[in-house]
Amino acid sequence: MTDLSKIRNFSIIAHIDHGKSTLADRLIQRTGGLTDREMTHGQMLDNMEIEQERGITIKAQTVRLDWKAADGDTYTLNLMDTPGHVDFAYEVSRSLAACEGALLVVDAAQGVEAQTLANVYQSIEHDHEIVPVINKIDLPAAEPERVREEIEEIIGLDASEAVLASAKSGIGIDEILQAIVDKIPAPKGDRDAPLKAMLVDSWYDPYLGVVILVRVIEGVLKKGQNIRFMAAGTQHLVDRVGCFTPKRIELPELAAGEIGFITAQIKEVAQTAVGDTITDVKRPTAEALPGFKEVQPVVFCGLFPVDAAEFEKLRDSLYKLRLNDASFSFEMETSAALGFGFRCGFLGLLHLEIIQERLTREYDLDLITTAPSVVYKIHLSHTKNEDAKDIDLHNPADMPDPNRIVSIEEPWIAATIYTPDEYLGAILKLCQDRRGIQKELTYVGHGASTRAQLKYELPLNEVVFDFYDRLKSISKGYASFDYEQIGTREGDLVKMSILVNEEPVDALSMIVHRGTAEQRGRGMCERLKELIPRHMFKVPIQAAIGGKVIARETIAALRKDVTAKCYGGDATRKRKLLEKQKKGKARMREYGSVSIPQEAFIAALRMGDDA
Ligand SMILES: Nc1nc2c(ncn2[C@@H]2O[C@H](COP(=O)(O)OP(=O)(O)OP(=O)(O)O)[C@@H](O)[C@H]2O)c(=O)[nH]1
Repeated sequence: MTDLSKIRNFSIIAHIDHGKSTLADRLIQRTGGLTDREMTHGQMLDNMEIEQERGITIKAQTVRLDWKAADGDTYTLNLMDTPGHVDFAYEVSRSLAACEGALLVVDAAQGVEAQTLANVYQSIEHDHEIVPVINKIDLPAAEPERVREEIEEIIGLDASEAVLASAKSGIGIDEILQAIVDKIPAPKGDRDAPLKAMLVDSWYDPYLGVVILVRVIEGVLKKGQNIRFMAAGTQHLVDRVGCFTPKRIELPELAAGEIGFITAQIKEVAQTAVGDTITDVKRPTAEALPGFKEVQPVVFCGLFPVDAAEFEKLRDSLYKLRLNDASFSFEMETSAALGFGFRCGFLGLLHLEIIQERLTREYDLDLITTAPSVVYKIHLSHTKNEDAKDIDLHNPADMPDPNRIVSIEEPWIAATIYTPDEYLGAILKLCQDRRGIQKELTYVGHGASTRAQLKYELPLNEVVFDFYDRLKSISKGYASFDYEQIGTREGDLVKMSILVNEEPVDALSMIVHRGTAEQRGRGMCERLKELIPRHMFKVPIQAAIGGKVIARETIAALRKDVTAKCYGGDATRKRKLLEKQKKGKARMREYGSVSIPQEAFIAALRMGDDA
């Protein structure tokens, strides 16, 4: 039986690139979870190939480490990794809820960043004991003392005992392990109580089926046990119980206070909701764990194959991806211009990009992505045949008759931005242009390390396009950004259509605020003018609201023979050009008589420097 006082459950919180993965690898290496030879293959917790080669599961970024502490006793340290992006905030919150403490890793040269803060506050909300680690002290630009002050001043944590470390050179690793044992409390929990366990994460493994990561709060989980998922209302038979070191190891049981995995012959991750409470069928717990939430996609877009013949392949690929990612959704959609495709929902833009990239790379699909859209709540008045009602609009193409719209609500977010002072002006302008409402502007730190902390409320619609990219580019990468949703608000919103050669291109239609419609429309038309190749005839490009054109550009007519400019010279060059032209064609969509290159769809949505 495991002695609870010898267990420590912790996660690592850090801003992107501050060294979380490198440190995790070091901790695994130091505690002997893997041999040096296995370690030499680079970052353990991130490497897909290693996963396949050695049967080490990467998604299980939770590893059990054995560490002989200063008191001579061996402690079991469960390191729970957390996803590092705002899109996956709920998963992060469940991972944190499964631990008693956290290592806060801060880059000794970069200092505290927005994402560090967001995660720390969550960690504090979970009553975590936080152990600050100042990493990368080997860097010439490292300023550990400044960062120590920042941690105290900005976060309000006592950093006097912060461990100075270099995950890269292996400095401070033993100190970190000892601090985990000394500072982070042991878990509590009654192993004789009815089973109560939290479903922390799940993923699909081709050999094992769905693997579920659990934190047992009370009671015991064993092989052969009949369990119930309380929110899902389903029952399963446990057929494996174990942990990762990071190699998969089977165990006789997981008891109160422990973290590990189970399998129960489950075929799809969609059946396993993160945050659900697992209990025993025969002797159930009286109350489910608090905080369960069903994750809902917030950003929607259409995905269409460039080649209509690839529709089936796209469908199969989406099914395969969904096997392992229940948070993204898709349903069939038909578009007059794009044919058959799917309307897909995502947790955020990064999530969208990950799925899109996997479809392109792993499944070799050529796709057209339509303008991403958030979900609008539309209040409709009654008609002769129908009562007044509210609808959720996921697709600008389904916008109801404007005469029936009483009001439209859009989702808003609260954003926190950290930036060096010199970029502040440009960032304020960006937020202002995106209809932001400034809530707070404070300065933290002093001297050369002074940074502005900005709090803004922004419509999600204005952020989903390229806000993050723009922020990074105007601040040369120094500004950091984090957000949470804060509900919906009424807005003066209209549908803007884009017409190419007088024909509406529904993939490019979007919901915009009336105040910014003209600027957006102009930007779109200008960009499309550059992106759409010339044709044998003049092609007008228009942005319109209802019947009213608000912006217009015209692509002049051109002879299409691209070899004309070779002056009949070099034959190889001529052939190459022709081939290039042919290839280009394969990636175009025909709109009536106009061809639009695939890139135009995404590129046109980027608002560029003028925005
Ligand atoms: N010089 C130095 N570089 C480090 C140290 N720790 C990590 N790095 C480097 O910093 C970069 C980011 O490290 P990661 O461990 O991937 O950071 P992460 O926080 O896991 O980043 P994400 O996975 O993107 O969230 C890598 O290039 C590392 O090699 C350190 O102690 N010293």
